[in-house]
Amino acid sequence: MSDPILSVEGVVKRFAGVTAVDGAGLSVGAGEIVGLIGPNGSGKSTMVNMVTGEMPADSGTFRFDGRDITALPAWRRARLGMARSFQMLRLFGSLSVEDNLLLARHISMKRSMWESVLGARPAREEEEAVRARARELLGWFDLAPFADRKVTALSIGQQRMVELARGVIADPRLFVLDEPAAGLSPPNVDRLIALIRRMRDEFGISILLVEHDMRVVRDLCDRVVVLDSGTKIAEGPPAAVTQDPVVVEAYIGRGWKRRAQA
Ligand SMILES: Nc1ncnc2c1ncn2[C@@H]1O[C@H](COP(=O)(O)OP(=O)(O)OP(=O)(O)O)[C@@H](O)[C@H]1O
Repeated sequence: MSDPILSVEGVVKRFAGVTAVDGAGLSVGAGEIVGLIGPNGSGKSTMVNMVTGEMPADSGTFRFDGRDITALPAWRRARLGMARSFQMLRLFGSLSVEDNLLLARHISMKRSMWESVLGARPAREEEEAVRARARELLGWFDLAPFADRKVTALSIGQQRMVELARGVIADPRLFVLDEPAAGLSPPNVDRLIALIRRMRDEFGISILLVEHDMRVVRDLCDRVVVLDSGTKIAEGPPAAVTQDPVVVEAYIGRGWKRRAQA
């Protein structure tokens, strides 16, 4: 088997009085979709924030594509090919949908934000190629009719698609998705599942997915890692893991049944 694209070992993160992540690790193979699940407060967000470099770990090792990235800040991990989406969307609301994509691409290509927004200095051919790619992706994500609309004029479901398109335009090797199904209607969850699978199949993007919606986890993930109190308590195919008594026990009283049936 080839080396994993992401490999995380022995990670510890303490906040005052709380050990949020307590020696957990995980890996994502090339082309794999891995789910990170666990009850509320089990350390999932803290873990992904350390994977993307937004938060430093107290200890542990992070390797990306065979390279030790433990000491690298978020922007350098992004340039190596790591993208992420946020549960609370972080789009530029006053910009158009297309400009959000152009900006994301320019940032990933090392241009300054102001050059990108004001259109100063970028080489014309490069600018046109980026614009063509943005239009292509807007079509791919069914966003073409909204290209010139301000992001804030879109529904939450459409804004989530913009967030995904914005990640994909940077050509990531790994896309970390933080609760992409949050707030979506069931038909939009179906579309999301299909699109994430296509992102992997057509663009070869490996995916680490934090998700509470068990339907998304079951339908999409090749493998699931379960955290509880900052430790890994189970790992394996979604069908087996969600039946594991240790996992069920961890969730009892914390909404497991409601989520498992969703
Ligand atoms: N910045 C912080 N300061 C102090 N404690 C924190 C901080 N961030 C997280 N924690 C604590 O760390 C633990 C893990 O939190 P985390 O948000 O990573 O869990 P989670 O699994 O993502 O939860 P949820 O499913 O509710 O999003 C919790 O006890 C939380 O209160």
